Amino acid sequence: MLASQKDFNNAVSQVKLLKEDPGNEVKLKLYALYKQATEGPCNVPKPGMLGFINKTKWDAWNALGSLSKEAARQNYVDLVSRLSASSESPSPEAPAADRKQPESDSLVVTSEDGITTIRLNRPAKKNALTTQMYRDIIAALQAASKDESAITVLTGSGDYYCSGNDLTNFTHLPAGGLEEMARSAAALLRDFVNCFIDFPKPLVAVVNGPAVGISVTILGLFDVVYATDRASFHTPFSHLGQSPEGCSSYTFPKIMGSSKAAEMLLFGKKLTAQEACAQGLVTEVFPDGTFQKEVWARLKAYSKLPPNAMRISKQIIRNREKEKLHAVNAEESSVLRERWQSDECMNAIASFLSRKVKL
Ligand SMILES: CCCCC/C=C/C(=O)SCCNC(=O)CCNC(=O)[C@H](O)C(C)(C)COP(=O)(O)OP(=O)(O)OC[C@H]1O[C@@H](n2cnc3c(N)ncnc32)[C@H](O)[C@@H]1OP(=O)(O)O
Repeated sequence: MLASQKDFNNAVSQVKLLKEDPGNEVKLKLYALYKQATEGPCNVPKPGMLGFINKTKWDAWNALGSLSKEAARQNYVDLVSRLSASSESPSPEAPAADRKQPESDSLVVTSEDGITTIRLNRPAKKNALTTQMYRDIIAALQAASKDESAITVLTGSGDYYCSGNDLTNFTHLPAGGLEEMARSAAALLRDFVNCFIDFPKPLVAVVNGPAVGISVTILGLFDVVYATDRASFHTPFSHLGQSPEGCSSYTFPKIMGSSKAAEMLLFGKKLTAQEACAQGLVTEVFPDGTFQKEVWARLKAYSKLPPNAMRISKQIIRNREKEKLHAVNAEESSVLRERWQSDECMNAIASFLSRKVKL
């Protein structure tokens, strides 16, 4: 479900309470989304050259094209929520030693040689993502976006990269029951994926083994994906009674074409590392024996490149897609919220938990 009018009104009030000025670019974006959400697509005449400020505002509004009022309202609410969170986070440029450590040791964050590494560290459970790990990854990405490192890496400990969402997350029912669980999981999913969409520095996945579910879908939001030849890429959403997330319903068809994407996202076809590379999801595959050595040597060299140039180049490559990606993320999260309450999904999870099925 997209943000309600009430969520939107709250966000409009929240903007006035921001502790830090978000800067002109963001204010312009807020203005454009507000106009789109309240009046719909821009159909007023373009101001003349002399009204420079009005023309800039008109351009920003007009750039939203035919984005629906509902999607604009959602994007506005998401943007305000990110601004509120970052204005409450610790001071920028916090050196690595002062970085707030994750709540649990299932995530290890280190910073060295210009590279911040976020390592999934739950090898006995194939690095399945607990609710706390999603929160810790969000915090780690927010910190990495402001630290002094040039590049950020996500990788895993042990033989797996990540087995996706921890299916036991679904067994911790809150007081509000299944509906409340689905609502809060959808909100967490949206915040989690938004952090990848907005991440401002080069983001690299070092895929050290098989990858499942959300750890595969978000790869479309990374800048570079290096994989060992032992890796595989599996999105068994239909098997689980679920639907795609991580913006993969948009990025996968773009990356590999709609029929290859459908084989993965509808039928759960598992790709080898070589296949994923041939289809553009993976940048390069390395022999497992030399994977770590070769990849880290390369990343260390890249991390010495001028960081501002890399950030700006990433902005040019990614920025025009951001509004679209936020809208896709909102829609996918809302569809999943319904799916998680379906019998198909409940049966599939019960089946995994009772060990009847292995994907
Ligand atoms: C809030 C945001 C939601 C975002 C929505 C995300 C969706 C997804 O990510 S969908 C994908 C979910 N993942 C799966 O369906 C994978 C389930 N796991 C498996 O099929 C298998 O465990 C395997 C293929 C990943 C590995 O098989 P195998 O090598 O035989 O190893 P084990 O099954 O013995 O696993 C060891 C240990 O780890 C536990 N485990 C592995 N993955 C998960 C998981 N995703 N969730 C919970 N637990 C997992 C497994 O149960 C074993 O535990 P023990 O039996 O206690 O040793």
